[in-house]
Amino acid sequence: MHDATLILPAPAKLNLFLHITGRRADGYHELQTLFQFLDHGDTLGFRVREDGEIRLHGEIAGVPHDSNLIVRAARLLQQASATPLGADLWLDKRLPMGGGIGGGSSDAATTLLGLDHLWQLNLGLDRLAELGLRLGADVPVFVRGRAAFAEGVGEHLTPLDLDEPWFLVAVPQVSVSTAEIFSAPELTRNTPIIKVCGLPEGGGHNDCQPVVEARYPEVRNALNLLNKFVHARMTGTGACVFGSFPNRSDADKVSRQLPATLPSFTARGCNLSPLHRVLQGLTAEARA
Ligand SMILES: C[C@@](CO)(OP(=O)(O)O)[C@H](O)COP(=O)(O)OP(=O)(O)OC[C@H]1O[C@@H](n2ccc(N)nc2=O)[C@H](O)[C@@H]1O
Ligand SMILES: Nc1ncnc2c1ncn2[C@@H]1O[C@H](COP(=O)(O)OP(=O)(O)O)[C@@H](O)[C@H]1O
Repeated sequence: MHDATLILPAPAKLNLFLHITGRRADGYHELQTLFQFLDHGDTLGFRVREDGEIRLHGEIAGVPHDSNLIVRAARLLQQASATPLGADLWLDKRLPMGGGIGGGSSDAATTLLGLDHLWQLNLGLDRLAELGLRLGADVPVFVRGRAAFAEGVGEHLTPLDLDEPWFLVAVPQVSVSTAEIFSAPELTRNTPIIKVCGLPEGGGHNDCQPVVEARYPEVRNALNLLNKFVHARMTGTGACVFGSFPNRSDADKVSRQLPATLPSFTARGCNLSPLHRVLQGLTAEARA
């Protein structure tokens, strides 16, 4: 990481609610979901290479180099822009994998934006979001960097200004496969469609939660534990569960009362992604 010339955050997200409203002919599910970012996440380092190679240093266990979404995002951007440049990349992984807090998708989005900046491509957010969608349904919201109501498979985004509470996120020690939950026969796929002006009071619900709770006792236990203190919900297809608090100390207090078997972290909800806050700073510096 110390050889990097650019260091950027890859924040987590929460799905404050997740409604499944239908299923497309290709098997993908139509969703309505509310995304907000957290000021907690992975960190990526970047350095341009003149030889065109893409090299990620420090692999994550279980994810081969060439399958890592960081490497795939870098190669996709290389192809799309026909740049002769490459990059060395470093990843400081803090986000649990398969946690429903979007770590892989956020790493991919930070890679697209970081390399667009370093390679001086100026492709623009629309094009980068379109490339991001090829890597995963959650990548576009991280590319655009605004809390949003999302529809379709997650690519139709309406940016929103939401309250920015503190969240306690508990991390059950299990990885939930998104594909497994979406293919579950018992998953309900008929929540009525809502309008962005009619967002549910009190937070809405997550259609994946009952499926995951029934299949993963670790998630069920985490919800039971957190529900003793706050209205607990699951994010994405799990495994992480969360509750919101008006301030940090209330969130920290509950975090300290959870058993050691259930790790957790506290973080502020953000309507502007921490990644975009840093990029805006770089643009302002370049103008000055
Ligand atoms: C459910 C959500 C909500 O934020 O979150 P996560 O729990 O994964 O973070 C996402 O839409 C997930 O997005 P992402 O994790 O990028 O999923 P992808 O890699 O695109 O898809 C993984 C698999 O899940 C199924 N899938 C995914 C999205 C969707 N709208 N319908 C689906 O049926 C497909 O079988 C697909 O092969
Ligand atoms: N850079 C990456 N970080 C995390 N996971 C990655 C990455 N690249 C590829 N993956 C794969 O994507 C899967 C989903 O990861 P992640 O985005 O963290 O979970 P979720 O979609 O549940 O939030 C992982 O289990 C892993 O196999």
